[in-house]
Amino acid sequence: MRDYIIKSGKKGGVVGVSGGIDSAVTATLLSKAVDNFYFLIMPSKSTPKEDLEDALALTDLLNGKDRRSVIWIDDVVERFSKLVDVNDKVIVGNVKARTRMILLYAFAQKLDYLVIGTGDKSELLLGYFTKYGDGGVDVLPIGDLFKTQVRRLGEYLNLPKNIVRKPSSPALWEGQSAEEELGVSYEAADPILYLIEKGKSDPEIVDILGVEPSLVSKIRAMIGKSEHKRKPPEIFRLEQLYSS
Ligand SMILES: Nc1ncnc2c1ncn2[C@@H]1O[C@H](COP(=O)(O)OP(=O)(O)OC[C@H]2O[C@@H]([n+]3cccc(C(=O)O)c3)[C@H](O)[C@@H]2O)[C@@H](O)[C@H]1O
Ligand SMILES: Nc1ncnc2c1ncn2[C@@H]1O[C@H](COP(=O)(O)OP(=O)(O)OP(=O)(O)O)[C@@H](O)[C@H]1O
Ligand SMILES: [Mg+2]
Repeated sequence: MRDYIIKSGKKGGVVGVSGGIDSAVTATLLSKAVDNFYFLIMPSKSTPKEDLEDALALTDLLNGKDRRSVIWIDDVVERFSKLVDVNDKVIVGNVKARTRMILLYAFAQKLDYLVIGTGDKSELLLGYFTKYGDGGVDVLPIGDLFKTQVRRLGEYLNLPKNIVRKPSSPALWEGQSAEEELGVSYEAADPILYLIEKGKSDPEIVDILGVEPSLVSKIRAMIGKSEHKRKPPEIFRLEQLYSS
């Protein structure tokens, strides 16, 4: 992170801190890597009270009292929802994630910092993030670590037990649980993702892990369906248009 920030010509990094494990690990590593860091805590109505308390306690621990802002996002999100005339929880949830992204970029530019992303390998491969929301960042320092590894790294870094043990949730709506929405636990998904990345076939994975074939095909389908989220937008090449 330090090398990347120096090479980018920027002065530091800003990260959104939710009270969850991914941002806790990322914020901790950032605070160890560079002197110039800033934390944004951006609760909404759907943010559990403990998450806000845990985010405040963590940023205290990281000497972030004078380098953090707490910004409630509900008025902005409600304005967008009214303009679009929606109250679908997924659509409004994605507006929340994108509102946070806009705030992070505005702070980053004001401070001459980069936006440090918190996505982990499991979420990135499964497409479990909002395109241009929490997916809209400058770098992904823990993007090559599976969720189960991030949790272990959190333990190693001695992060508060509340955070290390907390079940993952985007908290985009009340009661949201990542594993319920995904329909699979990270403990079960991570070894499958690992073997898919290693190029193993479905029958090989079923054989190695002793899991249901339907679970492996479901996970492979999730990776395929979310490919567009991991790539820059496709440019339609003129030569292709003329030749077709
Ligand atoms: N083939 C394709 N090529 C190019 N673009 C394509 C596309 N298919 C869809 N799209 C675009 O992608 C959009 C759908 O993607 P997106 O807007 O992300 O929306 P979507 O994937 O429907 O929702 C985001 C999911 O991520 C979860 N999430 C969000 C935020 C944080 C976390 C977390 O873990 O903290 C999790 C959230 O709970 C929800 O399940 C479509 O509306 C369309 O604009
Ligand atoms: N209330 C919030 N305040 C600040 N940033 C937030 C908030 N909610 C989400 N974010 C940002 O969006 C990212 C994506 O949320 P996500 O829930 O995937 O991560 P997490 O809460 O750190 O860990 P977990 O996936 O285990 O819940 C967060 O890591 C954080 O950077
Ligand atoms: Mg979370």
